Amino acid sequence: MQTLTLVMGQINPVVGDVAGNVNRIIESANQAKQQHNADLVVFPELTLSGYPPEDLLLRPGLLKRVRKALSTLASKLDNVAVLVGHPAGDAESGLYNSASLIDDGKVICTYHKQQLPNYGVFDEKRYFVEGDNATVFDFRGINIGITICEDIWFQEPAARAKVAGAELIVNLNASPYRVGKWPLREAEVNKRVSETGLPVIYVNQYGGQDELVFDGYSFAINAAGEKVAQAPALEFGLFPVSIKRDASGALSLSGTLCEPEEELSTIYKALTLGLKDYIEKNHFPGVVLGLSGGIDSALTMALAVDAIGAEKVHAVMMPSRYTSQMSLDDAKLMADGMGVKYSIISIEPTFNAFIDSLADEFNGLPTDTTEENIQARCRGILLMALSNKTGSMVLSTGNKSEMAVGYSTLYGDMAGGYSPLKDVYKTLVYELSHYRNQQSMVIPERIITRPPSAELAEDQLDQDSLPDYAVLDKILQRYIADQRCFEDLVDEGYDAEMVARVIKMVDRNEYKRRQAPPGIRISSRAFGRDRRYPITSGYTVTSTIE
Ligand SMILES: Nc1ncnc2c1ncn2[C@@H]1O[C@H](COP(=O)(O)OP(=O)(O)OC[C@H]2O[C@@H]([n+]3cccc(C(=O)O)c3)[C@H](O)[C@@H]2O)[C@@H](O)[C@H]1O
Ligand SMILES: Nc1ncnc2c1ncn2[C@@H]1O[C@H](COP(=O)(O)OP(=O)(O)OP(=O)(O)O)[C@@H](O)[C@H]1O
Ligand SMILES: NC(=O)CC[C@H](N)C(=O)O
Repeated sequence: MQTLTLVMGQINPVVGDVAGNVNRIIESANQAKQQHNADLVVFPELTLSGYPPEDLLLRPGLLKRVRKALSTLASKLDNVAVLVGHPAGDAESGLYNSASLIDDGKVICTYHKQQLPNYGVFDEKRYFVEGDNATVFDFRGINIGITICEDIWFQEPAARAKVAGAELIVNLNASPYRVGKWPLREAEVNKRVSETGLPVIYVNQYGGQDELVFDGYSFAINAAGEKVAQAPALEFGLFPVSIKRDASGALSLSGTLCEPEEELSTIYKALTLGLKDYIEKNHFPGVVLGLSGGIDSALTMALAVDAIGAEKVHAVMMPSRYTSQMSLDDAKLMADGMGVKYSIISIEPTFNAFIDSLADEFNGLPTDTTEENIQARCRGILLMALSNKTGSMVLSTGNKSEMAVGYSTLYGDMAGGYSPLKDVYKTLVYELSHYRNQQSMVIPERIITRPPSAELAEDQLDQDSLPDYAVLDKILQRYIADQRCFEDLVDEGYDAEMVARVIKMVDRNEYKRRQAPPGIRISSRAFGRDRRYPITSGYTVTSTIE
């Protein structure tokens, strides 16, 4: 009776850092050998280049480094076999999204991905050509078929591997997280298991890469469709799956099943990891943000402290004549409570200097949002100055509801390098704040209960300019994620005038989003790679064809 230990290498590759990824693979493979007596360690899709490498793939230099890396791995890994993902070939002869088995000091075989995703955040057809063959290798007497990520979402690649003699399918993934993704993945894998009668081992990377966050959550399903191994989400780990051939010749798989976490906890963890990796992979010493006593900056600060530690976070309260005592008190309470460096810089002198400079030009004109925006821009300038001087990156605090309708100031509160809440609707901002306080009380209760206000004018409330967030977010979800049109939303019972107004605001503010910092994608359609609308567009909510 044969037994094989396959280890799911849930690692966090860095895009473009081929040498670093080689070290990550070697370290993890040796650790898997020591801790689990691994025979084979399976790593994620495009392990060597990281995912998605985007136009780095157009650089011959990257491909040269990857070829060198494969021979380095072969020469350095002498007691454990690995299956690693990498780009193969070149632009002239065809570039493939591939995976190679390295065993006994050499590359034994290479598989080319057959299904290339080209929708949503993926654009693999820009770089790769499709493979058209199964690759099945005999590993210590067990025939293993290779598939890569999108392959498992289609019938053909697994079916071909079965025809080529596979008894087990391994699937190397770079599958980004979004709310509701887990059941979809499992359902697809289960379809392949029932179509082929073969067990599937699904290995995913974890970690943040610009606007994507990968959740890992690797798993294994046996030939009967039962989940036998489940790795935790959003963290590193080497997870063994033991594969035995029984007396009848069938394979049985066993491993450890971790309990799934609550959705809010997973979202919070995904945001923290995405933020941490953006900061650390871009080598920032810390972050600086405007802390206003409002809920968006409060949640952003909590995420930043949880991501990189209080000592690397600097909160700046920048009061104006419209800032309430409540805001001043709550911001300080929160900053002190979380132990972050806290500064107070009044924007009154800067604001007055701008108003004085513009006095002649503005003579006789009424006060309007111009003055509101100048306040937001004073804050942006001060934060960017602190960033320039200290090297810390500015966190932008806008949420998805605001980004959708353009309720933010260009070069003002939109200033910054990264925007953790960019894909988080305001209603979810509240839920996440409650969730975080349940773990330990960090956001003063009043910040959560007070009505949202930009405090850019006397007695100003967000709800004076915008529909109630509970309604707004539902309309936005239907219009943005679900692509429903004006008529659909009216049929669903929303007030026609309100829907038209919201849609107009969303459409009109594409230009702002195009200039916004990147942020972590947690939904099925985030602003960014997922949603590419023209700025200049004659397509309006009311236009009809006669
Ligand atoms: N298609 C287009 N392509 C390129 N640029 C375009 C454009 N359309 C307008 N513009 C330009 O954009 C400018 C308008 O944008 P901008 O200057 O940002 O200002 P605007 O959108 O007019 O006003 C900002 C709004 O956000 C609110 N706000 C500000 C700050 C914080 C918060 C909060 O609660 O978090 C809310 C504020 O109360 C106000 O209602 C125009 O002056 C025009 O030059
Ligand atoms: N007084 C202030 N001091 C420091 N930063 C501020 C101040 N007012 C606004 N900002 C910055 O500008 C951002 C946008 O302001 P805004 O007041 O709309 O958001 P918020 O206070 O975080 O949340 P809310 O929308 O619930 O009021 C804030 O998140 C904060 O980063
Ligand atoms: N890298 C890929 O092929 C990812 C595509 C896949 N459908 C996923 O997100 O899980």
